[in-house]
Amino acid sequence: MSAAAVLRAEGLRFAWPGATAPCIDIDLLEIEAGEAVFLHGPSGCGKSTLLSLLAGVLVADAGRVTLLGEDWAALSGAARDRRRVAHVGYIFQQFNLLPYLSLLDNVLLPCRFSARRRAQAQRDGAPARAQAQALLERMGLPAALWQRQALQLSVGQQQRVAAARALIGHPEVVIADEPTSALDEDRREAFLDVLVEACAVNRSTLVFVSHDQRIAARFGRHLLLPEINRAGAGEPA
Ligand SMILES: Nc1ncnc2c1ncn2[C@@H]1O[C@H](COP(=O)(O)OP(=O)(O)OP(=O)(O)O)[C@@H](O)[C@H]1O
Repeated sequence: MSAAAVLRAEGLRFAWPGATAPCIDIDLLEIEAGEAVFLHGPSGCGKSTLLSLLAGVLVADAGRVTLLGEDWAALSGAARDRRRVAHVGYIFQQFNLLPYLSLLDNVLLPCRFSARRRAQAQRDGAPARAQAQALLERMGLPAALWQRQALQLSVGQQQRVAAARALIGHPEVVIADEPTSALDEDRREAFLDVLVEACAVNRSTLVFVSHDQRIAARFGRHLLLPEINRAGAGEPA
């Protein structure tokens, strides 16, 4: 076992309720501190499901999934939620912004729910709000937008708010589920510059799902899910 594994799945099996076959069946997957992982594979092969298992949103039917050495299955649902917000920034496929909160307050949510994220967002002496503003600016979202409700944003703007929220307070793990799907080429490159660089500077582990092979070269490690997933191997693309 790797001492440095931040995320580790061993003997992991998961089937969706009612499914006749498992969706995920992985012998061993270890992801280490600071790795930037590009997770890809055909639509429906289980990429989002695997992300949810790594982040403790879903719990394995069999096997162990650990974050920083702790098994998600040992925790209650509420304890998993607390641990996730403390250690994981998650950019969901549907963003999961709170629609009536402002952009700024959406970005600050992890700091509201986690003292650890709040302390890390304040670590340079400035209030967490200053880090939220800096992240929004780096994501190309100017101050004129910060007090707008999230529901008033375009899809591409929402993606960038979700990324700023994932990065605030330097979590050990950043998980991104197709975060560039609504961005044009310039925005996509700028978005990736910020996300990949912020993770490298903070030594955050980045697990990034995308179909877009044009961006694969930015990531140090490529994982083709059907190759490691016995459940998905051989399925049609
Ligand atoms: N909530 C759910 N309930 C039941 N089955 C689900 C659920 N979510 C996903 N599945 C099934 O699990 C399989 C894997 O889905 P998943 O979303 O993980 O794939 P994916 O590789 O992320 O796909 P895509 O690239 O299209 O986003 C699919 O067959 C899907 O129908």
